[in-house]
Parts: sequence; C-alpha cells; structure tokens
Amino acid sequence: MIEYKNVGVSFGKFNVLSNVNFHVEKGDFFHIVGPNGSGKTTLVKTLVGLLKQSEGTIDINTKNMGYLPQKLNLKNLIPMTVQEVIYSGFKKPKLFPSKSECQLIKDWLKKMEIEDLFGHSMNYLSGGQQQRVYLIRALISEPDVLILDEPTSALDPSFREKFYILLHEIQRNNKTTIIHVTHDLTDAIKENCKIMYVDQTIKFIGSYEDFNKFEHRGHHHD
Ligand SMILES: Nc1ncnc2c1ncn2[C@@H]1O[C@H](COP(=O)(O)OP(=O)(O)OP(=O)(O)O)[C@@H](O)[C@H]1O
Repeated sequence: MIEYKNVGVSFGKFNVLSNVNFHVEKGDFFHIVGPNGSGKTTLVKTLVGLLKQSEGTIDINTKNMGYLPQKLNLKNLIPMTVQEVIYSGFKKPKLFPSKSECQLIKDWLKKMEIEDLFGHSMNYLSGGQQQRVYLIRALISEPDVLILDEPTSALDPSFREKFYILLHEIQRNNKTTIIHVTHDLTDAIKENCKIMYVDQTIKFIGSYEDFNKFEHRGHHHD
C-alpha cells in the first residue's frame, strides 16, 4: 500500500533522512518511534505530501488519507468552531453533511467525550480537547490510511488508554491502516503491530517482541 525506496530528505546541506526503505501493508498498525529530531515528523510529512523527498521514490496506493499533524498551533489561525474544524475533514467541502455523516460525527463526539462542545469556538477548548477535535477531523472521512503524529501528547493518561482501544477498534472494524508516530509506546497496544525505529535512517522494523531485544542490545545508542 505504501512503499519507500531509498528515500532521502535534506534541508540545504542538512540530511534529515537518508536511505529510507520500508513498506506498509493494508491493515497494518505501524508505530514510528525514535529520539527527538530523528526525522519522524519529516517522514510523515513526505507521506501526506507536505514535503517532497530529495531522493528516492515513494509509492502510495490510496488517495484517502486522514492526517493529524503534530503541531496544532491554533493561536495564529482564524477563529473556528469545533463544527467547522470537523467539517473541514471531509474530502469534498460541504455545508451540510448527510444524515449518516451527522450521526457519525455525533458518535465520535461521544466517544471522544466532547459531545457538548460541537458549537464552541476552538479557542475556548483546552489542548487535550482540541486534540480530540482534530482526531475526529482525521477520522471523519473514514480514511484507508490514518496518519497520527503524536496524537496523545495532550491527552490525560486515562483517556490515552481509551483512545488506543478506540484506534484498535477502527483498525479491526474498518481495516484501516494506521501509522502512528510516538515517543512513548507505554499505552499503545502492541499486539499484531509493527514498530519502526527511525534515527536519520531506519534502524529497526519488526514486532514489538523483537523491538525489545533490539532496545536491550542498545543498538539505538550507537
Ligand atoms: N523545514 C525545516 N528546515 C530545516 N530543518 C528542519 C525543517 N524541518 C525539520 N528540520 C530539522 O530536521 C530534523 C528532524 O525533525 P523532525 O521534526 O522530523 O524530528 P522528529 O523525529 O519528529 O522530532 P520530535 O520527536 O522532537 O518531534 C530536526 O533537526 C529539525 O530541526
């Protein structure tokens, strides 16, 4: 579904990523981990088309991708309501969603525990509430591939756990491919997932079990 061949990204003379080779199959739950500044966000930006690679090829076999960016800097934006942000997640802009779409939005607001906030301005929401709204925005068009860059950074621990359970439901029920960038795998569900360790290049790809062995060997410190 997604294939990277010898992909490199440079900013001027600075090589952020080089020789990146991996593929993602339909239905994969793919965790991307790595230290600060290792190129994780840069990698997902090439995936969603926000950044062009400097070398190599990227093949993507779907058009319907949902994306939750890492930086949600709303302070600089025009004031928007929760409703407007969620509607902007539809692939084709629309003023009035269909009945079934409205129901879907309602269900998600409930699952994200923000059902009372639909008409509110985003500026009145806390960071964690805003993050939940952006999650709904990414989910609302029922994408084939969901790309989440640090989606739980502003969520409190109890909701974080619920959120990962919800993600697994989406993956199972809709066969959604999920690509998840994180610093912290603690709460993420690790069964049947793939883990990719990035540090300028791909240092490891495999199961969680093998990832633990890799970490024990301390390979990511060399
Ligand atoms: N537009 C840009 N111009 C120049 N350098 C950039 C640009 N975007 C990112 N970088 C640099 O590329 C490197 C990788 O950044 P990136 O955001 O991809 O890392 P990351 O692994 O997502 O980090 P974190 O875990 O801290 O979010 C950093 O050193 C960053 O300063």
